[in-house]
Amino acid sequence: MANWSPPRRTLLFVAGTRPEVIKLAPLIMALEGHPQFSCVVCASAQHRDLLDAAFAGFGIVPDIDLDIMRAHQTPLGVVAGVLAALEPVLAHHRPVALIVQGDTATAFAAAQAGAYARVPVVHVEAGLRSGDDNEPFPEEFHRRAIAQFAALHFAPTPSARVALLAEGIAADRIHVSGNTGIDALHATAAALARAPAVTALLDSEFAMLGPARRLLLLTIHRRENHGARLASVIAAVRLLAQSDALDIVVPVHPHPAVSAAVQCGLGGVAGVHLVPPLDYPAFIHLLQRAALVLTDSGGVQEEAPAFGVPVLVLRETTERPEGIAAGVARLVGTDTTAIVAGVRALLDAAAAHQRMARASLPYGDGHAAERIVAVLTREYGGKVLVKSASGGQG
Ligand SMILES: CC(=O)N[C@H]1[C@@H](OP(=O)(O)OP(=O)(O)OC[C@H]2O[C@@H](n3ccc(=O)[nH]c3=O)[C@H](O)[C@@H]2O)O[C@H](CO)[C@@H](O)[C@@H]1O
Repeated sequence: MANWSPPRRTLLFVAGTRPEVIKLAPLIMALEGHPQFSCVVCASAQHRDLLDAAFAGFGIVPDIDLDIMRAHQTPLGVVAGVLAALEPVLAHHRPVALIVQGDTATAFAAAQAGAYARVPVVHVEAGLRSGDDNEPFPEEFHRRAIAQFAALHFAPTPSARVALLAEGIAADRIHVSGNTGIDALHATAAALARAPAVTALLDSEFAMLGPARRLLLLTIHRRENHGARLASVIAAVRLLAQSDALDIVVPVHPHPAVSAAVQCGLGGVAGVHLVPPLDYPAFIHLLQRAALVLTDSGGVQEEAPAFGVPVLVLRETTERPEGIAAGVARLVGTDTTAIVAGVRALLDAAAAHQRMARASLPYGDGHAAERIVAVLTREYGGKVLVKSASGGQG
């Protein structure tokens, strides 16, 4: 009996998109070799290519692939696909908890599937609220719904905790952990700092960027910005590109509504560099070099302040008010004139730029995963059997 140890309990992770992988990877890696848990990682493949690249970047090979992505898919199609495909997975693995992250259709459907199977649902990045169901749609609705299914809520910030309390979630079910995305950011930035050969290679891939020109990094993909708003942002970029002092890099999101409009409106414009979606370390490297970021991404709003890079948010509202309160991010919306004025106000006035370019960590300190592991161990780890002096189990 001396060498007997209880079977490890299964934690089932479900992820469908690039940002879910980036934000779950620190947790999956922190659980590696855990004495009480074994992790089963399930890819829904809501976004096939971006998901595969993100998993590969962290060296994670999913145990299960639901492969649900279809041409012209809708959020409802994704939800239906994940719901149907997860039922046998849950029955087979009988996890002690199902872990989802954020607000995607995959997270929403997986949380619902877990609730039906009576498996406790753990929500990482809980409590983010814009307060507007249309911005972002359907993510805001997913966030609120997942909170109803979840047994345990990891809020990245105190204000996310307050939002959950206001919706009636019991205080003892909420833990403020910090955002695991900041864990991934720290680990990646540290790895880049230790690998000058890698950063030199990345710099050679961006050799078109002039050392004397300032770098403006733009990402845009939100569903509610498709169409007229995207056209308005593109018009602003064309105006900004007239400055010789600026390089504008745009990793183009593969969604057809984005890539077609961006290629058509910005392809061949001098000073604008359209590139495919970047590997996470390459994106982080570029972010560190940027003078300014224009984005409608959630994750990028969290990451840029860590490097003291000011962020102009291409939205009317955000579920991430902490950066704005800290003075390192500003809502600029999608109006052409407002974007151009916002960028020029920062790039043409050193003092204004400096005021926003203070490195700050409003979203986490890089230790979120270890806090989450501690709570998961307490909640779902079961009894720890301690060896007695005689070699038996106490
Ligand atoms: C506005 C909104 O509702 N956003 C949600 C969306 O993510 P979000 O809006 O963050 O999704 P993005 O696709 O912008 O992904 C951002 C992440 O991708 C990285 N990156 C970006 C560009 C690139 O070329 N290469 C690259 O690696 C960034 O460093 C960042 O870590 O789903 C996330 C996961 O549930 C949620 O946390 C967000 O709340």
